[in-house]
Amino acid sequence: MDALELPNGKSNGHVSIKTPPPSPSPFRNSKFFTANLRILVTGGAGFIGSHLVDRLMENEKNEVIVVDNYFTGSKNNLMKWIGHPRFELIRHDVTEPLLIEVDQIYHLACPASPIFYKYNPVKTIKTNVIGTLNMLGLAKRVGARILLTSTSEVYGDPIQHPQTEEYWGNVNPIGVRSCYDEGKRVAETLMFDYHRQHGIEIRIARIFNTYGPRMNIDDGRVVSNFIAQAIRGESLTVQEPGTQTRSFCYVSDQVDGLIKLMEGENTGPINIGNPDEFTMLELAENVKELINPDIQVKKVGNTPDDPSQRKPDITLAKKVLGWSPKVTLRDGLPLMEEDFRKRLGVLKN
Ligand SMILES: O=C(O)[C@H]1O[C@H](OP(=O)(O)OP(=O)(O)OC[C@H]2O[C@@H](n3ccc(=O)[nH]c3=O)[C@H](O)[C@@H]2O)[C@H](O)[C@@H](O)[C@@H]1O
Repeated sequence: MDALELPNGKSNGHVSIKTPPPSPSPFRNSKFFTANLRILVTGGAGFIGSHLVDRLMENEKNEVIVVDNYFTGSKNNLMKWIGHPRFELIRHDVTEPLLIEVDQIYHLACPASPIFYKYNPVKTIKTNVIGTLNMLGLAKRVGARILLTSTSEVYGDPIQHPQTEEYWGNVNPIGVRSCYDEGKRVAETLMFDYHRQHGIEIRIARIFNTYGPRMNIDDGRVVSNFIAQAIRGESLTVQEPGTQTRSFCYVSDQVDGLIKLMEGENTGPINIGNPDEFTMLELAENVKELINPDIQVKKVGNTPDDPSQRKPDITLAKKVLGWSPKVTLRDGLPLMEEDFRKRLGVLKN
């Protein structure tokens, strides 16, 4: 999967537990590991994954193991940890079983940008279904707690607005996005079936659009596209109609939410996102104003099944996690601009 050439030419209150939970990992109680928590992060070389790893590594009691197949992730995102005694990096594809001893699993592995997840849809759905089964099998074997990063895409093109966790969604089961959104829906089902049947400790986050430093420059998602285009002096490509909305969460807020969810007592699913909602035309205006007021906005064709609106209701996250986002789009975009300028080698005038 690693060496794929992409079409764009870029490389690349829940049901109670009926069965008794398995006994906890022996490693939790063993003398050697008393001070340490072994944490596995699948997809840890990716955008959100690598920021999560940074935060987990700040705690000296944590040992962090990353597995990634580098389809969209990159070792560059983890350079500062390579060689650290509490850190391990394994090239591994989660569609294959993994046998290691861990206490917690953050299961992020899956391409997340529509152009990447639609490129090889069979592989995407295998990653979501077989990859999640493999990680649940591992959690069951070693008694680990597992957190799945699901997505706001489980709501499809939502009719309820904003979206609460109770909403079952409006999803096309046979469309070009289904490998991802239906894949994540099955992954959520697997999580709950393992929880009910085997007593696995689960956590499910529904991540809404997240942005920040380290996104792939040619990732294809809207914030990274607009920032790279503005820095390069190119027109901003607003896909039609431009009135579709998204709500953008800065990556540090997202990581806070994920860790609070893992550490808390609630299984989820819980929406983790920033409820400030923007049309794509408004986002383009914000980027223009910040980076280059002279650039043009160009309307281009859209892709099938693009959700027309999306905004998280975060009442549950506030209530059970004490979490809400802190970074506004106005504060987050300049941090991303700085990172993109460094990587593109284009300094601010
Ligand atoms: O974060 C989420 O909640 C989910 O949604 C995103 O999918 P999407 O919202 O379609 O992300 P983008 O590709 O960034 O598109 C957002 C909107 O911007 C528009 N867009 C995209 C790119 C572009 O150059 N111009 C543009 O106007 C799209 O038409 C769409 O309406 C992510 O890709 C998913 O991984 C994630 O699970």
